[in-house]
Amino acid sequence: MIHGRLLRLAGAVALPVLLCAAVSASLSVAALLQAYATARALTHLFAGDARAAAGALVWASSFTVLRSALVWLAEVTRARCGITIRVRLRDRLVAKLGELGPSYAAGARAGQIQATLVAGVEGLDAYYARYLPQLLVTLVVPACVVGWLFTVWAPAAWVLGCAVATAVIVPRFWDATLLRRGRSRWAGFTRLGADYLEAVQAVPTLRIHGVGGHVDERLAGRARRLYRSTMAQLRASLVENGVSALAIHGGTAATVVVVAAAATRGTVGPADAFVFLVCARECFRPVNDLASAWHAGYLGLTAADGMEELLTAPVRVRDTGHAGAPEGPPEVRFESVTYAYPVTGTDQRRTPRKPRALESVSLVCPPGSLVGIVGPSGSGKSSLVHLLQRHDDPGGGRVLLAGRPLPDYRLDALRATVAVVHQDPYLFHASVADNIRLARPNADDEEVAHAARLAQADSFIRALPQGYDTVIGERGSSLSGGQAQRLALARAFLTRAPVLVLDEATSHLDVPTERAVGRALATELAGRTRLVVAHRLSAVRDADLIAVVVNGRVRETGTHEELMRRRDGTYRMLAQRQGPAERDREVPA
Ligand SMILES: Nc1ncnc2c1ncn2[C@@H]1O[C@H](COP(=O)(O)OP(=O)(O)OP(=O)(O)O)[C@@H](O)[C@H]1O
Repeated sequence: MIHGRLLRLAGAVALPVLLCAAVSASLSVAALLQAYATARALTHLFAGDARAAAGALVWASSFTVLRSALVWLAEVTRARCGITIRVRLRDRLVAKLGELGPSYAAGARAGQIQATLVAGVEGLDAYYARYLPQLLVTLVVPACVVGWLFTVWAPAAWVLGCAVATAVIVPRFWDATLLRRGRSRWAGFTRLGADYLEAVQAVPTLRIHGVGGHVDERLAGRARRLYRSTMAQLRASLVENGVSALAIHGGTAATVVVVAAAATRGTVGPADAFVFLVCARECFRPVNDLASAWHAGYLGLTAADGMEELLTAPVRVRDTGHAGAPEGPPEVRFESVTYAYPVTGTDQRRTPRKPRALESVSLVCPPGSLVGIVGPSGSGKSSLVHLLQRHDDPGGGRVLLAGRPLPDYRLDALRATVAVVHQDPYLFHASVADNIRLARPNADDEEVAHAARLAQADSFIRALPQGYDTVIGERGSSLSGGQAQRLALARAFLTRAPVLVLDEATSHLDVPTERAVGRALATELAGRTRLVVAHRLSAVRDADLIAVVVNGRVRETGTHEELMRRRDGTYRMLAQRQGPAERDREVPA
């Protein structure tokens, strides 16, 4: 019921939790005062004192009104605190995801992360806004009331105290079972969510291979398993509910019997008997409310594992640097860089040794130069970009920007310095203009259009139904691969980042368009340090320096002409292989 990690996390939402607890406690106190005033009214009536009874009834009515107002206040406070709690928790989780970077997201399933962020946080809202405040009230209010009742008549107070303790403690024996089943249900729920998300994203692939039916069956199987684990959890929950209700009603009945018997024998007076009878009910009210808050809140408890995993995942790159963005186009330097991707999860058992993506790579890109990086697939080209963006730090050697090692820079300064366009850029469900403006939201229309012209995107954008205002769908679903790449290029060109990196960013373009982008890169964007990673040598032919990467090492460097002159060079071999293919791709202007 009290999860250590969730309690620590409650530090982030301590004030809303305490506010909810304060309102719930006031509600309990108002209920007790109302009960006490009612007991006094009954006592006076029993004694035949109508005036005093009327006075007590006025008090009871006032407390009833106060209680109704507090019920309303408690609901509003819980709803408001719930929103604050959800926002703070989500901010914290999203900030952590940002710190973890793409390496973590690549190793995890998007659907599971989404379930943790959406359903898990929704569940925790009830845990923090209802359950924890109610737990505080349950620990304090009945104890105080029973303590006071000891001063009225100890034997009945003993019975009531034992009954309340039983109602709080006995259902706890089911907590472990409930939590175990809840966790297994949550794991099934997140797996199913991840499977559905994957299936929706993979519809075209599933259709092509005609395996939609097979995936349907797998999803149906998972849904059946989730149904079974939900029912198992429900059964445990009903047993716990039953035990809790039995203890509450049995305790109330036992107190009534003891007090009634004592009143009949004349051991207690009618005034004390009434006090006991109405207070017994109010003692059990917080326990009853705790039981319902527990059922609302423990969904979040079962989601705590996913959050814990996310929040405790080690951050590979810490933002400890102090340097701001460098002035002017900087030099980019890789000094004896060695790098292996972290091996995660099940892969860890299968691959205890980390294979190296880069092995002692040294490469200097002078300030304002255009450097091409080519090589076979899987040779390590994108890994250089990965390290330049500081998604991770190299195992050996250093990456330097303007003569400073990357860890010296603040991460925001580094991100503002290096703009990267990947092969499959992410485009948002927004207008073309908003997608281009992503990194410079205050750029004016002419700047956006200029960036689009440099990226050879302006003419196709103007041909769209609403031109720059056309909404392009999630992941640019209404665009071709080449059009999406050109929008992403325009987005990067629009930034003022002094380092531009194109990682296979023109691979979907035909050769004339790729050349036009190359010309813009060589002329209009010449004031920046530019790195172009490509398979096709045509994309880097005009570079000031070309580095050929093979098996994680820089095999040769030089200009196109110098490299072509090397008889047995890798570059020349790649050029010979690609030559006819590249000519075939060319489209007459
Ligand atoms: N996220 C990752 N986790 C683990 N290994 C990775 C990851 N990304 C790349 N690798 C591995 O690192 C090596 C170099 O990959 P990299 O992407 O740098 O090659 P590349 O030259 O850019 O390939 P391509 O031209 O096909 O894009 C490959 O063996 C690849 O399997």
